[in-house]
This record gives sequence, C-alpha cells and structure tokens, in this order.
Amino acid sequence: MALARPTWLLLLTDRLLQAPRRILSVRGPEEALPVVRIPRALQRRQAQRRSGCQSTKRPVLVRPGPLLVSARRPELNQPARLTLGRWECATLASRGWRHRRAHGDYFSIERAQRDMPALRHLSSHDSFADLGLEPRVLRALHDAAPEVVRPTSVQSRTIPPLLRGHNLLCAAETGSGKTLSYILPLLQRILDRPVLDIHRVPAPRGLVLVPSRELAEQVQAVAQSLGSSLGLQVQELGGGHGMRKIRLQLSKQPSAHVLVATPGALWKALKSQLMSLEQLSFMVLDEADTLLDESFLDLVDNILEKSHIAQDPADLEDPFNPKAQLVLVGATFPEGVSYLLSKVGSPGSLTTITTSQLHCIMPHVRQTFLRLKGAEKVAELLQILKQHDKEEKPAASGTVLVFCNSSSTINWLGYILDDHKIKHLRLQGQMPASMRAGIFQCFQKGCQDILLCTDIASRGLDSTHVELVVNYDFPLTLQDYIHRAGRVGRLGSQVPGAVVSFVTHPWDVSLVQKIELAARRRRSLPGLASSVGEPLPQEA
Ligand SMILES: Nc1ncnc2c1ncn2[C@@H]1O[C@H](COP(=O)(O)OP(=O)(O)OP(=O)(O)O)[C@@H](O)[C@H]1O
Repeated sequence: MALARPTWLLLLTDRLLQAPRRILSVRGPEEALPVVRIPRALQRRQAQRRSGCQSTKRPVLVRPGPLLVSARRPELNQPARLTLGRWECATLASRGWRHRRAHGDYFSIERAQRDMPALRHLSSHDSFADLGLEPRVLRALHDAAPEVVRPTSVQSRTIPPLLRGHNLLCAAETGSGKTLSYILPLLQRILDRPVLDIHRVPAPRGLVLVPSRELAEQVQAVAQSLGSSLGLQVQELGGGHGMRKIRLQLSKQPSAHVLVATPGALWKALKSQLMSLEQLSFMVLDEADTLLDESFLDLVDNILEKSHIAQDPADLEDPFNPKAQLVLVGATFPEGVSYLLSKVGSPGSLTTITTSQLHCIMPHVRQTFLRLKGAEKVAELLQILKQHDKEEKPAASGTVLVFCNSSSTINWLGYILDDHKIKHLRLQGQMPASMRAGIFQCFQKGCQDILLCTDIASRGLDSTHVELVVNYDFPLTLQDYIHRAGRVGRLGSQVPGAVVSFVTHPWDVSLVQKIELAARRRRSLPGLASSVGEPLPQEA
C-alpha cells in the first residue's frame, strides 16, 4: 500500500530531482554539507508522475474455472488444470507469512475430486471373495459390516499376500481401510492353524500392537465384531493401568485368541509372566512409524524378542516350531524408514505395498490456512464453532475436532468454551486412565459435537461423522498434519470434510509453505519416505 507523503516532501524531492546525479546541498557552502541521495526507485516514480505515465504493473487476470489453490490475493490462485513442475518455482500464497504484515492473509487448497483416492480405479466386479478369503470369513464380514461390499485398493493388494503367509509392510493414506486389510487375513490365518498345547497363561495367536488405548479399543471392537461369528475371542489390553487392573483384564478372557494391546501394558504382562507369546502366528504393528519411534522402540524391541518372527512363508509351515507372520501398517513413514525396519527384522523379508497418494495432500478435502496473531485465535475459533452450530445437520454427523499441541492448552481452551456455553468433550494424554476411557467412543456416537484433543486422537481413530478439523495449534510435524487432516474425508464419511489451520509462528509458516508447494506440484510432502521399500544404505 502506498503511504501518503507530505506535500513539503514531494516539493523537496521535485526540486532535488531537477539535478538528479549531483550531490545536493541544502545549506550554505560555508556549513558542513549533509548529503542527500535520491533512491533510484523514487526518481523513477517521480519521473512517471511528471509524465503522467501509468504504473507498469500488469493487471491481474483472474481466469474462470475450478481452482487448485485459491488465495486472498487472486493473482496467487492456481487453476485446477495446472500442475506446477517439480523444479518450477511459484510465488506461494504463504510467501512472506513470517512477516507480521501478513496477519489476516489466508489461502485454501481446494477440493479437486469428490471420491477419496482409495475408491478410485475399482471396478464393480471387485469383491472380497476374489481375494482368497474363505466363505465363513466373508459371511462374518457381511454380518458385521454389511456396508463393506467392495474392497478398497489397499485391501485388494494387501489381503492376498497376507493369506499366502508373507511378512508385509502396508503404507497407505489415512482412512483407506487398512484395519480390515490386516484383520481379515489375521482371523483366517489363525482359524487355519491348530492350537498346539494348553498353556498355563493366556497365549494369544494373533497380536495387534497399537500406540494408544483409544485405538486399542477401536481395533478390538472391529476384530470382535468379525470374530464373534467365527468363534474367536478378541481381548483388549490398554495402557495407563497398574498391574492389578492388567491382571483383572487378562483374567476376564484367559483364552482369548487375539490380543489388541499397547506396548506398555503388554510388556508389563509379559514381564510378570501373565502372558506368553509362544503361540503367536500373526503379529501386527499398526501405526508402525509411531511404534518404531523413540518413545516406544525399546518396548517394541522387547516384545519382538519374545515373539518368533518368520523370515519367509516356509517358516510358518513347521507345526512344532510355530513362528509368526509380521505386518507393519501406517499412513506415514519418515525418511530413513529402512533403518527403523532393520530393527524389527530383515527388510528384505517384507513385501511392500504402497499407494499412489501416500504422503500427499488429500485431494478430496478442502484445506484452509489462516495467518493469525496468537491473540486472535480464540475469537476465530469461537466464530467457527458458533457458525458451525447454526448449520442444520443430521444427528451424529457434522462434528468438529479441535487439535491443540498440549494438554494445558486443551484445559485452558475448555474453560473458555465453557464460558461461552459451548458444549464439548476433552481428550488429552495427562488425563487419568479412568477419565479418558470411553471419551472418543462417546464422541463417535455423537454425545457431543465438539472434541478438543491433542495428537492422541489424531492417529488411527475412525471418525466418519467428523465434518471439520481445526488445527488451533499448527501441528509440529508434517506427519502430524497428515494424521490430523486424515480424520475427515475417510472412507464411509457421511459428510465432505474440511480442515482449517491457524498459522501463528514462523516455524508454522515453514511447514505451511512445504504443504502449499506440495499441493501446487501435486507431489508428496518432503521429509517423508518417497519409496518406503528403499534398500538400506550399505555399511562402510
Ligand atoms: N471396503 C470398504 N468399503 C466401505 N467402507 C470401508 C471399507 N473398508 C473399510 N471401510 C470403512 O472405512 C473407515 C476407515 O477405515 P480404517 O479405520 O481401517 O482406515 P485406516 O486406513 O486404518 O485409517 P487411519 O490411517 O486413519 O488409521 C472405517 O469406518 C471402515 O469401516
């Protein structure tokens, strides 16, 4: 914006410009002479003004048609038909967002397609029966989830090799149906294998390790709904409890066939010899990148030591020395994933399944970024929530997830929402286990429309009724952004979702620029493995 210059300054500069290249004095020759130099840009502007010339800026051309990126400044829009080349530079809408003058700016990555990528490229002839599942498993699937008729692309590619006994790494975008892609083969494989002998302690034949107790509850519910009609019991063992509770939980179903557990709780049970993994024939690490990061790696390492992982399908055939098939599942895998995989087994023994949209910005969900001052965030959130409350929606749909980076922000924001009489639920890691239990299920059932949560609700939790994700605090990593945004636009979502992110800090801006560039180029986000199955670097 041009600032109004006082008239005296204009007159002075006009005078000075009469002799543009000379050193100009404004005092007598006897005094010390201050030197005034006229900047060239100002000289040019003044010359233009005098000659009545128009600005040389080209007028902004806003072409009609759908957009891939729409910005507050229309000259930064990108039409949907245009994709930026890999090495091509573009002026980003978020360029200059580190400066405080950018406050109030915004842009959106628009919805480029209606269907989620997992459902594309499927013909109506695809069926679960073609994947090698037995009729009894198909019946169980039909009884438990009649809406699941056609397999998604990740299910079509994952189920057959798992049924053949391969160790597998499945990397596919959020909400694409990864849970069924490992649960169905798990149930069929353990049905096929006889029980060897009676153990003194519970000895599950299938194990699913997950990073949070909410996810353990969810996977247990899916597996149990399928297992019931197959005569299989599925038990959940969530973390945050003492030994007494773990003992009690295990004594409820001592002969459960499948265990869904968090690493901490399982390791406590194994250490106290309340459980054995000797009968294990199928082991899954769901959200594998989290389970292999520093916070869980030691526990997972210990658990893997107690399980006998097969190196290839032939190892599974020996009835006297049972070994377990290993499956790693996730929606994000950081660069250097091969190094992490080498810690759980030989990466060469893993069949790798990845999808084309892995680590990409979801093309079917509108994602908006607002550059705000920290002090404006509360007002903006209240406005979004009040606006959302006014809209008419069917029951248990159109709910909102608000993500913050810390438990203290959740508590503080919760009090503010209470003050404004906005009903909501809160879920954060510092809550005692007893308080935390059941909150996400309650939100899933539609008891409340709004859930304030930290990243413990961002991974794996199914939320097909969520309409809006608000990143009140911008996530700290691109992985977290992918997982949070992945709570909308899921398979079976009842409403087309949207994501709104508040951008306040300079480090937020760096991530936003990476997201915007990846979206404009329609490429995967940087810093995440482009090829999950890449070979390990050779040791020197
Ligand atoms: N073949 C299918 N047809 C229709 N709906 C399906 C199918 N497979 C799974 N679903 C549904 O899709 C939703 C998402 O599935 P799921 O939770 O397994 O996704 P995910 O890939 O594990 O996601 P995340 O990466 O977030 O963990 C669930 O509600 C599930 O019931």
